[in-house]
Amino acid sequence: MAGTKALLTLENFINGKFVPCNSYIDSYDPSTGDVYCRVPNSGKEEIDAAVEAARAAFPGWSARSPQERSQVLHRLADLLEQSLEELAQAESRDQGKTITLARTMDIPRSVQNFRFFASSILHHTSECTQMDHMGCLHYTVRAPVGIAGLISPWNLPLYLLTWKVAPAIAAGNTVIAKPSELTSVTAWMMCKLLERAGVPPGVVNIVFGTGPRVGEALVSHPEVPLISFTGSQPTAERITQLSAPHCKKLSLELGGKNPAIIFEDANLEECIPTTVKSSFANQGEICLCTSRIFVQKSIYSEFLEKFVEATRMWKVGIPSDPSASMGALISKAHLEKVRSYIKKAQMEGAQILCGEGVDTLHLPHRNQAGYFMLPTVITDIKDESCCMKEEIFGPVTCVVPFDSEEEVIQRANSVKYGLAATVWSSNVGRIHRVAKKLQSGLVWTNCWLIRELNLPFGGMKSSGVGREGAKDSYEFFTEIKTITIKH
Ligand SMILES: NC(=O)C1=CN([C@@H]2O[C@H](COP(=O)(O)OP(=O)(O)OC[C@H]3O[C@@H](n4cnc5c(N)ncnc54)[C@H](O)[C@@H]3O)[C@@H](O)[C@H]2O)C=CC1
Ligand SMILES: N/C(=C\C=C\C(=O)O)C(=O)O
Repeated sequence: MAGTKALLTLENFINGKFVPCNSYIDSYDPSTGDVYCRVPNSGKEEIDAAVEAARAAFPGWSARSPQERSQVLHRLADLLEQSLEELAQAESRDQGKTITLARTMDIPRSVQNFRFFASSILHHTSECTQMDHMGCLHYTVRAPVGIAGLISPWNLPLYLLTWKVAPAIAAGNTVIAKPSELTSVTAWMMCKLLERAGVPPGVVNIVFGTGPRVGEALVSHPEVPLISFTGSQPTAERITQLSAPHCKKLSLELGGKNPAIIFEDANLEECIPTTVKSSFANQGEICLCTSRIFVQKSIYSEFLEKFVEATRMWKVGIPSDPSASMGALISKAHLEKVRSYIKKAQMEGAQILCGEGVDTLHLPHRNQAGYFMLPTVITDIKDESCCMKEEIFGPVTCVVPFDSEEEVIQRANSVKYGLAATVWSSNVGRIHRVAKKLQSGLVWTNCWLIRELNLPFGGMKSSGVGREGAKDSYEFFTEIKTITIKH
């Protein structure tokens, strides 16, 4: 382990200044298992200071025109883009994802989040209705809510943090963000760019630390009327409990147990590589990843053989290897949790076709203690198995056969989650029918993770409450008022 002096030490960012903390948490490099960074272990005191800064900054920031705020967001996007390589290297080291994914997805999308909301904020209109027989005109106005509390997870650190910060400040709120304690580095790097982008002190405050300590202090603060959260369902429950006495506005973007439904008329040449990607991208650590693959019986054997062959080509490597498709999982505890699901499946009599326990993973000597595992395909598994019901959030996917359209819809819907589904078929009528009946906030047909940021993003059932996207985020981050004028 490196000595304390060599460790990267982060600081909170409050009222436009970096502020040290009196206690720190160790943060690990997932590719080696070594501590390489110290993250502030903040609590109520730091939240109180951030609330004071955000409160003081609110009148000035909210009074600016959307055009002025938009320019600031554009400048921040430009600065992030200029630092793309540095941010990608940091994200890959901190999270364990491949440098290629950080370069081509995480950081470009973070830049796009600011550009997108810088533009969309200029195009909202409000409603007006006439009531001539009463001599009245009614119209609506929107205003920013105030101080927004933003809590983000470790899987897509800067990508999901900026997906919340950008719409919140574009709409005129000030924010207090709490990134995951496991992946705080790129948020801290972004703070270094805020002043140059023209973000006034107190508009964006970032307070680091654990969920139970600083996260709960943020959620419980009476002057933070709104919480936007992405993460697990148990944490969402806790946030809901803490928010209830204050009637806070909540946006909860949670997990999934996402089905891929593959009909016999699917184009397997496109379907197989995309389904490998949808199962294992970012080590399977994306809430949208596929983890239940239903394949129509007539093509089941062919699919399985080709899918396992393609999975074996999905190279696990050290995150800095540009040829790697998959890096390390986020933590030792998470790796153990993911492995425990595979063990449970084996005990239930399922077959592991490739990956964990079947194939050998070769790693350089210095990465032997890293949190790596091979992408794993499970079959001969019952729909009732925990591997088919619970979110594993790792590189594990189950493949099972089905007979009919009606049957597969019922089985796909038979879990508590309802976030994202993919449907593969060349029959347009069938695609429409199935997509409509799936209990899922998002349905991708013959593709995966093609995002249109204008349209609603979010899940049904235990996958969340509320939607994010141009109009939805604007509505969430503003309060609406109806005004009646009698003339
Ligand atoms: N987007 C998603 O769907 C995600 C799902 N997960 C799921 O959750 C599982 C556990 O991962 P975790 O990192 O523990 O997720 P988590 O839900 O505990 O963490 C997400 C964020 O919430 C914060 N948090 C935790 N407890 C809190 C509390 N009591 N009050 C306020 N904030 C709190 C964390 O510090 C982090 O910033 C994963 O294995 C995965 O299944 C995890 C991350 C993202
Ligand atoms: N919320 C998550 C992914 C979102 C992706 C997107 O907005 O494109 C997640 O994995 O938690």
